[in-house]
Amino acid sequence: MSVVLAFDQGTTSSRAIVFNHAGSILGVAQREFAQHYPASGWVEHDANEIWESQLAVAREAMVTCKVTADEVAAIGIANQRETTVLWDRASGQPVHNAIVWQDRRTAGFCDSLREAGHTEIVQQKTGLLIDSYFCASKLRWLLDNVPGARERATHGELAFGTIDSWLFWNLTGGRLHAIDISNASRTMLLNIETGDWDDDLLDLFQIPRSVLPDVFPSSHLYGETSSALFGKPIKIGGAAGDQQAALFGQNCTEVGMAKNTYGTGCFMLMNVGSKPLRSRCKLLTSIACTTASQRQYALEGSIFIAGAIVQWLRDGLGIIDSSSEIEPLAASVDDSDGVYLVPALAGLGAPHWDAYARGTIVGLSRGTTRAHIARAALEGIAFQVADVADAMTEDANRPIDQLKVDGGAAANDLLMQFQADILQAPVIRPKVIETTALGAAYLAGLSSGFWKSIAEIGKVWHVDRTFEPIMSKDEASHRRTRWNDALGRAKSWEEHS
Ligand SMILES: Nc1ncnc2c1ncn2[C@@H]1O[C@H](COP(=O)(O)OP(=O)(O)O)[C@@H](O)[C@H]1O
Ligand SMILES: O=P(O)(O)OC[C@H](O)CO
Repeated sequence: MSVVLAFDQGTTSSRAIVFNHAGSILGVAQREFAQHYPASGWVEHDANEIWESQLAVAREAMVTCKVTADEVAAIGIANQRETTVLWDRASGQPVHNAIVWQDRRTAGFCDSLREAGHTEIVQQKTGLLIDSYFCASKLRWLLDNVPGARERATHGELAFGTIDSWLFWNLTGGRLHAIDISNASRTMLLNIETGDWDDDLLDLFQIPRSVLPDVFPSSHLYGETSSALFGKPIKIGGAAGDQQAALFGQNCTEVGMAKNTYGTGCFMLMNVGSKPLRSRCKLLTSIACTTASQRQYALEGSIFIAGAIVQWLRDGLGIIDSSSEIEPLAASVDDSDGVYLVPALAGLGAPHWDAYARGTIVGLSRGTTRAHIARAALEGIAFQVADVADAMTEDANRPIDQLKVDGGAAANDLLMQFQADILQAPVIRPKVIETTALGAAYLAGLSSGFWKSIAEIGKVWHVDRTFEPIMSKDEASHRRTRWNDALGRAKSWEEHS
């Protein structure tokens, strides 16, 4: 038996999944790790805990399905993107906690860059909108705020990386300082046309070249793991940012194909082909999963809070005990009875980009119950996705006539049905909703010869269920008008506080 081992290193947990040649899951292991909130708007992870949890679940998944290192054709990595790690090359120890993609500590600096007129050039070179979401301002913050870091970096003593880089480094015992190009395209330091680090951007963010990893295609033989880790060396056959990995895992390999992942946040990506398409509607352009011979680009709408609103109902309000309880609770009422919930707990991402928006519940009456709020929360996720879909339709100049879905919250039938209703388009859920991990497995499988071609892996993807719209067009349009009213109440809230 031969298998591929996929790492899905996410924002809240590390997962490892063993796939066979048919693309079926043979074993899964998962471990949550600590989130650190040292100040308002700050989010950090302990990079060592990320590595240790990822290694532990990889070993556990292999034990679960009784697979030895000999039988693993290759490891593929999909990782939370933009999260920024800076470490000492000699000791291999991080100089600070990793700064997580959600962290907003550099929002003020990013405001100043926009005010100074850098938006256009940064978008032209990187496909991104200036925001604290991306690595560049986080790395600058680390270099300026960790005592001695800038000087040590200048002397070549420090290494920067995203989570793929950090895992490569640890998997190889410090022999490999590399980054996959899809992750690199989210740093705000890479020129997405040339595929190389850009000197103007390095100057703008004051980043010394000496800290940067080497850039490689997503599907690529990066090296081998140290033999001590799994008994024998295993090939490292690829890596990609988790959202690009999911696009690949959903087989969206042709222009116009789109997917939406419902995890902590929601990320809709559309394959736009071999040339970067510049957004006019505040979406992002990134590099999709690449092979040595092929580069494709993706248009992306990033929504910061999606499944996280369900966690908030569980942990913050306590109206459910587990995430899956939200569906029966929401289904116990026919509709939200005029309640709208805008899940802007961390501001609004695409296409609104309002860092000062805050979560809002409107339309409460004496008859409102926790079931209505639960339903409004799910609907709030779907409305945000529809806003991104509109922007994408306009940018790409083609309708989203079907949407492939995945991620933890895609298991929720009520949410998927409402999504199809509000989009007025079919929503297609595959059998394996772990498409992020599947995409990572594909990358590693292709470079190691486990799968021979993209056409071959296309046969591995199967539909579980298609949700067709049943709501009338007029009703959907009325609901979206009311949602826009609710959005208006949530926007700029913090600015007026
Ligand atoms: N049945 C469900 N209905 C709605 N949301 C759910 C359901 N099950 C899980 N979730 C949400 O999905 C998210 C977990 O999905 P996952 O893909 O594992 O996310 P991530 O990779 O971002 O950690 C959590 O925010 C959780 O609240
Ligand atoms: O860890 P996830 O699945 O929430 O994904 C996070 C994204 O990569 C952030 O851009």
